Amino acid sequence: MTTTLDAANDRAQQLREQIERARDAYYQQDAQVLSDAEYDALVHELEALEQEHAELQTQDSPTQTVGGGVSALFDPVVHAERMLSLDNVFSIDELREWAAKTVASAGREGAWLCELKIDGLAIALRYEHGVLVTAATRGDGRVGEDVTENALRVAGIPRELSGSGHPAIVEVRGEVFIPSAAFERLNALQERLRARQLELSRERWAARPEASRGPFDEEAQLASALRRFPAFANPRNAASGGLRQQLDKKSGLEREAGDARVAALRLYVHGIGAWQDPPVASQSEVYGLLAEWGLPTSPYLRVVDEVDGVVDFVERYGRERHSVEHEIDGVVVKVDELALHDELGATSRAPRWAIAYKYPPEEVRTRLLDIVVSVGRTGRATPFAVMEPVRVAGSVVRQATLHNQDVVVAKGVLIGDTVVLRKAGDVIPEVLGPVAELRDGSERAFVMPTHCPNCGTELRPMKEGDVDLRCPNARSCPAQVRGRVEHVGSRGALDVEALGEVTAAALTQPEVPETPPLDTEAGLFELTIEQLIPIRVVVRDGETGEPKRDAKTDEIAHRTPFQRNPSAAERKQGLEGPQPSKQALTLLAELERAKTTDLWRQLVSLSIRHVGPVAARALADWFGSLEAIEAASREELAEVEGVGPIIADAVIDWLAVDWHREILQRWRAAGVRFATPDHPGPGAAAAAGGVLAGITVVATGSLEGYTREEAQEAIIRAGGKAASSVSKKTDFVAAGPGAGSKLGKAEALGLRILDAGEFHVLVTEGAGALALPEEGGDAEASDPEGADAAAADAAPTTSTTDEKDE
Ligand SMILES: NC(=O)c1ccc[n+]([C@@H]2O[C@H](COP(=O)([O-])OP(=O)(O)OC[C@H]3O[C@@H](n4cnc5c(N)ncnc54)[C@H](O)[C@@H]3O)[C@@H](O)[C@H]2O)c1
Ligand SMILES: [Zn+2]
Repeated sequence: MTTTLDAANDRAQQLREQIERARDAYYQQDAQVLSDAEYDALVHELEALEQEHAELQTQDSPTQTVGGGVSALFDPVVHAERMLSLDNVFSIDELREWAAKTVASAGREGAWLCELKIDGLAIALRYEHGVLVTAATRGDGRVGEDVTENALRVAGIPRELSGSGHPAIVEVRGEVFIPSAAFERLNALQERLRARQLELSRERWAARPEASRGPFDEEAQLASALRRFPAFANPRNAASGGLRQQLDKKSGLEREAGDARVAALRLYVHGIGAWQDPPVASQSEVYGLLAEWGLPTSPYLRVVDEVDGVVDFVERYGRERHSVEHEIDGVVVKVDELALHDELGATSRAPRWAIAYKYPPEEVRTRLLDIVVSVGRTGRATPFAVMEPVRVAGSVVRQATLHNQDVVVAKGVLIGDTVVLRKAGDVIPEVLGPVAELRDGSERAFVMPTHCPNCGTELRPMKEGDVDLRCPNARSCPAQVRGRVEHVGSRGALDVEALGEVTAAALTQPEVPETPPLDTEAGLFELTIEQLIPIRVVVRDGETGEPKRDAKTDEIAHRTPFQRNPSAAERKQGLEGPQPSKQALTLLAELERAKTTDLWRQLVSLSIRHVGPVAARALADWFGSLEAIEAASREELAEVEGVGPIIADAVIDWLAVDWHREILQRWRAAGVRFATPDHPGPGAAAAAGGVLAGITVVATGSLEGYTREEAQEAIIRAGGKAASSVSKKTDFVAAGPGAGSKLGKAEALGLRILDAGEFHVLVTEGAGALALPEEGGDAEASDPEGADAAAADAAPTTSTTDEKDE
């Protein structure tokens, strides 16, 4: 028993020290040596230990105190009433438990006040007879730091309250924060200031006599600029540092930065301290009164009677977290009735009448192992961060793009840094910035390579002044060729399933044979089984791209994706040597099919700038063949709806390049059709008016055989108008499963409703080809399942697909 207690005591001691260190950095230096989640976990562990071993409880434990102290840089301010922290819950269950416990202690039910938990820092504003006398930080809860001077410059902190009849003393509490948009601007300003500082030091260096100066040390100067104008990791730290700075001691660029930081601060009030007999009975009414006095209250408040309402609020802002103008880290739930605040009281660190529900973190920390440059299909050289894998917002993240060298500099990250990584919901992961306080001097700066890492060609901007660098060796750069070959197979292009990233790499960068089967995409349709079978590739790690090693021999692992050994039965029949794998046969079969696929797909597969599926469809529909496109002038191309001058130029430019012409010539020779059969010639279909000329159709729900876009395109291609809402002007409504209010409206207006099969008839043959509506069709329409079954009968899916494949 004693040993466990000893062990627990040691651990508690360790935790307290870690927590105090983190608190000191957080509240005094506006820095974070731990992430919030790491910090919360330590506090929770300590709480659990103290609960298990009552002997370990001490009054000065961080579980019993309010974090924060008073820096010697500021005068102390004694709060008339203590400023407390909040207790936390991390799940809906814990939240309900807290609410039940609170109702039980209160002895009666009452309304709950829901608020957003603003991620900023607490401030106490003391007004005497309506005039601000001090503004103070929370400090340790009893004594805070005097920040009146800066507070008076914060928009929304009135020097004098409006209205009349103010109490002799009132303490107003609130959160000072920096809105997300202002935070972005602030970081952009820091970046500009860094650049100006660098410029200044260069000027100073240049002014020195040449004999006495060494070379300009760009790296050291950049590091110094980064120290003076760091990229802020998050709005909370930026806000805290902004309020707690000594502006009058700053000058020059630093003063400019400091002023901007104060100007970015905002306030929302969220409570009261000392106030004798407030003339209202609830916290929500308090806000009403404070608002009348000219103090800013949050617009995101809700009073609910039931815990279910609280849960709704929590869930809603869990989803809409990023539609709020400021960062939030949770929801604060308060008992609305003021009388109950007194009755329920507080612990040494938090009131019992309020709780903070904390959302799961969207920001985590990890180590930046390297910054690697990758060259894509279009030659763009993009630096990206390679990180120690870390779980954030529901997925494991290892890599994040850094866009270009300017972004790397702007983020101020060094290789080896601990970095803050953010992934908000479905959003792409982003490196926010370094945790500079954790540097140990071993970090190094990223230098953008001057030459393509894949082919050694000198990188350069496409146009003068472009930030992005590109590898100009479009024809032969292995990374670009591989990217283009992969693009040919992609869904929006030829949709060759057997031609993905790995196969594209095998065809363009195999280990064996030495000369790859493809040195550009020109040879794609000339591939033969004999060429494929011997291909051998190095097996690479899907994430790092590093070659994998055989577990037993430690040799680099290889694969021959296009061959297999003959089976015993085959061998008996005299077959010897490697046989083509299924992958090889599928690839060739799919390529064969692609030769006569839709013209627009073939156009997309050529990797012409700006020519994606939309532009390609417009071109294919209008011209009907690649030949006609080649014959068209710039003006003729630009005239086509959905094309325009930029795309026209891109097409003309692409066609002028000799190795592009070689692609066309070899693909054609191999049998690629590049034409829509029976197309009546450029512009003819549109000019003649399609089968749906003058007819308006609304497509809703999922129509078998069509995606939403395909259905709209089918209407437009047939010369009709694809409308998005149902009105009296609508001629037909095509409705499938999932059709919502539009179907109801169509029925109400008595419009002709079509199922998927009828829709197909409509867009291919016109309204005249539709069977007359059935008598008693009402019954069918009100029975959607029956209607679906009928639709399936009327339009066997095969007939639709057959036609599409042709
Ligand atoms: N990363 C670190 O190293 C580190 C160190 C210390 C603290 N922290 C962070 O700070 C937290 C603890 O700090 P704390 O004691 O200030 O508690 P807290 O931030 O969890 O909650 C209390 C504070 O919430 C603020 N608040 C925001 N909106 C509010 C609203 N609508 N109503 C009432 N209050 C509102 C108030 O300023 C109040 O003081 C930790 O959970 C952690 O997230 C992190
Ligand atoms: Zn290259």
